[in-house]
Amino acid sequence: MWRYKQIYKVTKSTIGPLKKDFSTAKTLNSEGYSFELTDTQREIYELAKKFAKEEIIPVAAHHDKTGEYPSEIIKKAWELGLTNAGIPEHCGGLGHCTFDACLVEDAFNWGCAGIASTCLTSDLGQHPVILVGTKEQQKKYLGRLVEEPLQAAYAVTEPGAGSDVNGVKTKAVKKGDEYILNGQKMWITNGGVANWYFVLARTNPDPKVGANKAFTGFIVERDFPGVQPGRKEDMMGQRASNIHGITFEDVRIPKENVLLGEGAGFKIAMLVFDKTRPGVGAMATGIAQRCLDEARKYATERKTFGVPIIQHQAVAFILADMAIGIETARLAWMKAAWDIDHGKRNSYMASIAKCYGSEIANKCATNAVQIFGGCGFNKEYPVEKLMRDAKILEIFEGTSQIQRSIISKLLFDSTRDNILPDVQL
Ligand SMILES: CCCCCCCC(=O)SCCNC(=O)CCNC(=O)[C@H](O)C(C)(C)COP(=O)(O)OP(=O)(O)OC[C@H]1O[C@@H](n2cnc3c(N)ncnc32)[C@H](O)[C@@H]1OP(=O)(O)O
Repeated sequence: MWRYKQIYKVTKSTIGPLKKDFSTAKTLNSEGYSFELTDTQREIYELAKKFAKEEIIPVAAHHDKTGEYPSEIIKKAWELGLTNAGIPEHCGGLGHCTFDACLVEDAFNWGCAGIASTCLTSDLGQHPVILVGTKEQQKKYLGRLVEEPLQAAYAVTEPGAGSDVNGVKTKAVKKGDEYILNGQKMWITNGGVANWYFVLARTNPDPKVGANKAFTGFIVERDFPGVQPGRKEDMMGQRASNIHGITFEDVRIPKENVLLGEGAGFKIAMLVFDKTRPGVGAMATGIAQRCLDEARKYATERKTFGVPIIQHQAVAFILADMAIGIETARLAWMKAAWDIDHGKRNSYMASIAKCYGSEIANKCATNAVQIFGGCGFNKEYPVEKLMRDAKILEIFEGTSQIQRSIISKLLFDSTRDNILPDVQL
């Protein structure tokens, strides 16, 4: 914990050594699996967990109740180098691998999924630029997120296109050196506060043209005239998360803001999920772990029939099932992240980690409420919030049904064999 003490005095001057230490640490193990975190990974995880304990948990109930944007927490997390994990070093970032970014997701979501989502979902908007942006685009748009605690957002979903990305109706028409963007996006995390957005728009109006060529990915600045975020949505859970719709009306985008090239948008949007779905598995694991920690503590204190309820096998077995789910969900996100960090195509494993983790989080939350009994249904206790926060994991970044559809497609389509793991244990 020495490093935490050293850097916790949040000053700009302490960020230098922190960046240097984290970025030079090569955490990839080319010799195969290791179930041991490196010293640097342990430090990242411990720092994030301590931050969750000391900074996030004390204000989580307030932000859940009010839906207030946690700007102070975001600023502190940014100053400590706990946000913007994947921004490359040439833009001033830490250049963390997916695995290390997931460690922070796991720890922050243990604290509060709503605040975690606000602090960390900028990564989803950044990834198209990290993966395929030119050096100039990266410097300009990722660089500013390192300079200031600004946010990016991933704007793909629309009122009529959630699971079916191919149904996106927002369109961009080329006019000289610009594209004119019109349309509407919905349920955009950080939609109301982002400095810039990754926007997927149809650039080929011919309905016969496949997803693979019909869409283009753009970087759209919040300040471009015609960009209008709507009201903040009033959600069931993750209420500190900043969810807005956005309208684009005759927005002029310079052609320099096209990512990769016209027609490449759909693939970019999909590639991003290979990087970020392990992170949803990690979020889920963090929430599930918190459910177990709260339920175990309560079961040790609460007595019925003269003994703590943990001594009733009916309760102890529920806790054991929670532990089984959490350990396996954590291994799943670790495998999915390890794969992509080692240059392996991980769509199959990313979907498994996302789908399995989010269902475990929901099971653990329901079980935690059950163990708390009547208190579990009461807002003065922490577990009803965990149940509300967990639900969206089965919906965003591709529903559980979409994940099963991806996994089964990969299992049955022999032309996609290269996506399946090369070693069948
Ligand atoms: C992170 C915490 C906060 C999160 C905030 C929440 C933000 C969000 O929720 S973001 C929005 C979430 N939305 C989704 O996840 C969308 C879910 N839908 C999908 O993933 C896709 O639409 C999906 C898989 C159903 C596509 O199905 P379909 O339209 O049948 O396309 P499909 O035929 O599989 O693929 C089309 C092409 O893309 C390619 N492709 C598909 N997946 C990938 C991939 N992972 N990598 C590269 N290429 C890919 C295919 O190979 C195919 O190319 P080709 O024609 O050359 O063979």
